[in-house]
Amino acid sequence: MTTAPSGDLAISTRGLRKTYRSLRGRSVAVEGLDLDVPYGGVHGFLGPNGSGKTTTIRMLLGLIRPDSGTMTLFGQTVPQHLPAVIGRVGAIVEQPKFFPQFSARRNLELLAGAIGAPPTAVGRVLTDVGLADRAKDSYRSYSLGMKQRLAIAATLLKDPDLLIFDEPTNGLDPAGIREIRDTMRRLGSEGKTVLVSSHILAEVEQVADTVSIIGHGRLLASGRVDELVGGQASLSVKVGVADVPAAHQVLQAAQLDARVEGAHLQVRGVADSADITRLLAAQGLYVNELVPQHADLESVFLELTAGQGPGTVAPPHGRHAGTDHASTEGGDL
Ligand SMILES: Nc1ncnc2c1ncn2[C@@H]1O[C@H](COP(=O)(O)OP(=O)(O)OP(=O)(O)O)[C@@H](O)[C@H]1O
Repeated sequence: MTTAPSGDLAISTRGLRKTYRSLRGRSVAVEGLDLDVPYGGVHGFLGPNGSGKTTTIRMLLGLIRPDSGTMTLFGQTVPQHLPAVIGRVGAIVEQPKFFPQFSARRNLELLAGAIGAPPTAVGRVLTDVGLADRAKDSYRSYSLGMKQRLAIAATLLKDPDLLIFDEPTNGLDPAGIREIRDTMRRLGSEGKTVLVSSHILAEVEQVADTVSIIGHGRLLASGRVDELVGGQASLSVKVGVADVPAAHQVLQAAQLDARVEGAHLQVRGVADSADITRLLAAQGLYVNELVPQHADLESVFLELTAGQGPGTVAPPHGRHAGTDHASTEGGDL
C-alpha cells in the first residue's frame, strides 16, 4: 500500500516506475519505489548492481522520465518544479570533466564563473573536501581519490542543501574510500543532506545515518542504520564441528536454518545458541567453536532476500525494525 510522505523530507518518491526498451522487450528497472530521504545527514541508497539506484537518481535529477509515480525534492513535485529546486541540489552522476593541465583551483574558478558562484566559494569548497593544500597542483597529478574529492568540491560551489553521489567510491583504494567517507560525514554533520548510492553495504554502513535498501527496483527496507541492524530478529551463529555434514543434517532436521559455509556451519534464526550444542551433543557431535555473529547491513540484506533465486525479491519475512522510523517492505517482481 502506498502511504503519504510525512515530515521533513529532502527526497520522496511514491510508486516510481521505470522500464527500458531492449531487444528482448521491456525490462523493469524501477518498480513501484517508495523512497523517503529525511532532511540532514547521510542517507545510504543501497542495493546490488542493477537494482535501479542510478535509474532512480537520474529520474530525480530530471535526466530521464519515469513511466509512472511521483517524486518530490524539498516538497516540490519534480520534474515539474525542478527549476525551482535544482539550485539546491549538487550531484555527481558521472565523472565531471576537468582540464588536466590546470590546477584544481583554476578548474574550480572556471566552473564557479560558468555557474555564477562567487569566487570566494572556491577556497571554501577546497577546504571542505580537504584539498586546500594541494589546490595549486595540476588535476592530472591527482590520485583517483583526490579527483573524486574535487568532483565533490565542484558540486559544493553552489552551496547546495542536497548532495547526490552515485557510487562515489567506485574504483578507489581503501585510502581514497576513507577520504570520501570522511568528506560525506563532514557534510552530513554540517546539516546538508547527502544521498549516497552504493552496492557495498558495509562501506556505507559506517557513514550513513539512515538507509534505504532496494532490490529489483523495490524498497526492501529503510530506516536508521542502528535500528535496522538492531532489529535483526534473531541471532546468527557460526558453528565449528568435526563432522560438518552430519551436524548440518541434525540441525536441519530440527528445523533450524543451517548452511554449510566452508569448514563451518552458519545457523540463522537461533533464539538461544545453547540449543545448537544440546541438539548436536545428543547425536554425539561436539561443538568446537560457537561464535555469535554481529548483525550488519549485509546480514539484514541477506535476510531480506534469503531463499530467493535470481529475478525475485524477498517478501517481508514479517521482520520489522521495530520503530516508527524503520520499516521493511518487499514483493515479487
Ligand atoms: N539505458 C538503459 N537501457 C536499458 N536498460 C538499462 C539502462 N540503464 C539501466 N538499465 C537496466 O536497468 C536496471 C537497473 O539499472 P541501474 O543502473 O539503475 O542499477 P544500479 O542499481 O544503479 O546498478 P549499478 O550498481 O550496477 O550501477 C539494470 O537491469 C540495467 O541493466
